Amino acid sequence: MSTIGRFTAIADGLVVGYGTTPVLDPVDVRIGVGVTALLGRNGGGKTTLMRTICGIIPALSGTISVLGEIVADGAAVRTRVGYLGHELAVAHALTVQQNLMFWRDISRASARARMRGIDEIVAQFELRPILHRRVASLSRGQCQRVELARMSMSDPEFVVLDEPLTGLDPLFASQVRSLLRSWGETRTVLYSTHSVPEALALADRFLVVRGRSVVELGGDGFAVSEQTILRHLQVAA
Ligand SMILES: Nc1ncnc2c1ncn2[C@@H]1O[C@H](COP(=O)(O)OP(=O)(O)OP(=O)(O)O)[C@@H](O)[C@H]1O
Repeated sequence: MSTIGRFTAIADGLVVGYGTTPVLDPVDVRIGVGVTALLGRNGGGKTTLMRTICGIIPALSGTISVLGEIVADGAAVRTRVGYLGHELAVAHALTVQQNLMFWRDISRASARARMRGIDEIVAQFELRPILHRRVASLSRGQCQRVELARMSMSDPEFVVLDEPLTGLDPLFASQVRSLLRSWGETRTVLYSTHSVPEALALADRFLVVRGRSVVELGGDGFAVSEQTILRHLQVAA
């Protein structure tokens, strides 16, 4: 895995936002292998920051590098980064199986060395009972499973997930927590959540949107408490 030093993502004076309007003050953060939780108030800028890190939306100014590549429009890192957002990347009109075949084909076309087989993914995400159903007919939690399966197929080195545990039943949520932990052993996992206890149980490090700033907590040997995170969240934008 290529990194700059021990960091897999480096934001330098990164300004995220829409049009000409910044959502946050310039962001300077370093992220490494492991699980990093991103927390913030509603509308605080988490999704905007994660989408910019992946190159889905452009930075207004400053730079973000991921896995040693400068992310501009995302092309440099597209095949190495997995993003799970609020909107479905899978096609509603296709069945689960058709979607998985489609993602396998486009990932193969991008000549990735690592690709996981559909059977393995179907078993891991317990998709057999819904394999031939159109995505449009699935529940929110079932769609989330298909999205996670789709993302896992290309075995990304850098994984960014926007509230991945929302809407999942307790059993599947527990499996996804295990998945994030195991990814975090060798990969970079950045995920957003509104659950502070869950973040404390799962993550090694924390990015907290404090007003218009993003502060880094943890990773310095000092334990991070729920109170500390809540105190940062109370700062008004
Ligand atoms: N496409 C867009 N165009 C303009 N402004 C947007 C757009 N999407 C989001 N915003 C604004 O950017 C700000 C940050 O939104 P964002 O979705 O990043 O917050 P969030 O922290 O992910 O929120 P939540 O926890 O509610 O999901 C909000 O003020 C929002 O209204």
